[in-house]
Amino acid sequence: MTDNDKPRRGKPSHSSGRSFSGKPEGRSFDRRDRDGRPDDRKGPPRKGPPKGPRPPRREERRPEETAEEGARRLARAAEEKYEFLESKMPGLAARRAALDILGIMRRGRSLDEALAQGRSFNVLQGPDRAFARNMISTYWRRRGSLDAIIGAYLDWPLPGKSVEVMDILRIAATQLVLLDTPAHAAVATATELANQKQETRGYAKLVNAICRRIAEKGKDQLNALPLRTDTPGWLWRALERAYGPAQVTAIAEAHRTEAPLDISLKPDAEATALTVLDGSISHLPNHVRLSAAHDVTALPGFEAGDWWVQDIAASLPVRLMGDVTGKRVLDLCAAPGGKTLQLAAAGASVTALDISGNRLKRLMENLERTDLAAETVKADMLAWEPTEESGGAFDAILLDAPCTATGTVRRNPDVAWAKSEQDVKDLTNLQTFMIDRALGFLKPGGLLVYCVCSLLRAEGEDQVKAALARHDGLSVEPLAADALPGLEKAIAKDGTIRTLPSMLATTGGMDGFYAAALRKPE
Ligand SMILES: C[S@@+](CC[C@H](N)C(=O)[O-])C[C@H]1O[C@@H](n2cnc3c(N)ncnc32)[C@H](O)[C@@H]1O
Repeated sequence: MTDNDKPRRGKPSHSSGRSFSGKPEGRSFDRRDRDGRPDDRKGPPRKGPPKGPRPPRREERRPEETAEEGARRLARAAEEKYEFLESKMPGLAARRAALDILGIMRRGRSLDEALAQGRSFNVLQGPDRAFARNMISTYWRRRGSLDAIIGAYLDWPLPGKSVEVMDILRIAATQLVLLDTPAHAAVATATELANQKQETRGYAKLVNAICRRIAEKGKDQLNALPLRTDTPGWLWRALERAYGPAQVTAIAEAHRTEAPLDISLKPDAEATALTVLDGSISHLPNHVRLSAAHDVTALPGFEAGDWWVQDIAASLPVRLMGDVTGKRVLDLCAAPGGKTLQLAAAGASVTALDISGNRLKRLMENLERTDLAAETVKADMLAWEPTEESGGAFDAILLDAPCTATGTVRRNPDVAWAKSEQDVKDLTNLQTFMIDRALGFLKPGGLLVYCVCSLLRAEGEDQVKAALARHDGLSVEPLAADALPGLEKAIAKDGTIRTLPSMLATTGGMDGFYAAALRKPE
């Protein structure tokens, strides 16, 4: 690209006249990751120590109203804003919602959390809602490429206070390059969004010019970028070390596609209606795979609680536990409860423990819908102890430890960008403590299944190797090589499970998981 290809930006109307190619204002925005890509996910770096919890926004401060009244008022305001935006330009509200989600995520929230919190998103219905969601998840899936495409048109960093300009460009580039949105609609809505706020108004012309360039050349730029652009450098290197160049390529390709809808069936339930739906596939007993396009709550058997949504890979750790009928099983780090449901449906007497009250609430709702039973405990497993009155040590334990979740990138495309090598270190330390503690809750001769939805060996294979070295007599209880027909590749030589997103590629892949069954000595 020559300099002449790059649109020139006029001075913003609110500028004090200072040159924008000068450093100070731009620096806070120009944080780059190890691969030189703009890394502004968490916004400008803080100066000094964190200032504590964010004070309520002005519109939220109404001491005289109850929380419910406040929520109703804010929902009404979001609806009015929707009407206003749509009257200005059809389709503007969906783009505004996508922009708001990126803003919430910049404050450190995950995509799922931001979608749950975003008022302007939650006011959207039907196709508008699906479109906003698609813009956001497609952006995160192809973040590296889209930021590189935009970066080619910016000679100098945008100032930190105009951080939303970059997000407007991201939403527009996603539509122009990947979603086949008509160029005039993507360009006009981006320009209008920039015009709506004082902080971004001065950049409206720049936004318009860059969007028109991306409409013209963005697809060629995209095709010229290597596959690895959409994987953070630290993760690519770790995967290449673990699985080799061919496999890391296959994983990155799998990460570009949306995951199918995997369902776990209650063994005794009338779930046949699902298995005869068009395009349904079953890879294992009690498993059905459908396309992601289905509305989950409208599928047969949802109301009756005959099944629950669970990636096929996430269903494997419980399959490692063998026959649990009548056994006392402790499900550690249990919420929102996919594995609790599997254990309860298989006839175990389950205690499900989690530190998060909100997530446990979802677990209880899942138990209620499926009419399954488990004792629930809200506690930090690093401080909790089973009491003699409640039955003492357990026959079997499942530990689904907190991890980088790098195995779930197809479903949560933001996780790869939200995590760092420091997170890996912190999480592996925590997992080590958790394994040792879990072994203390287990009867002699009992089984501990340790699992993580991570692609990183540090959180899986290495973690178990270290546990075997720390605990005399602890051994791997190997899964038979033919225990998972059709998924033989997922069973490692030592009888542990390692799945990769590139497995089952012809029907939509699977999450990356590691699981090992460890037998405690008598
Ligand atoms: C990978 S998720 C569990 C998923 C769950 N097993 C399932 O199948 O639906 C990890 C869980 O660990 C919980 N957690 C994190 N630290 C914990 C702790 N110290 N004690 C108990 N639970 C913890 C989190 O709240 C989170 O729900």
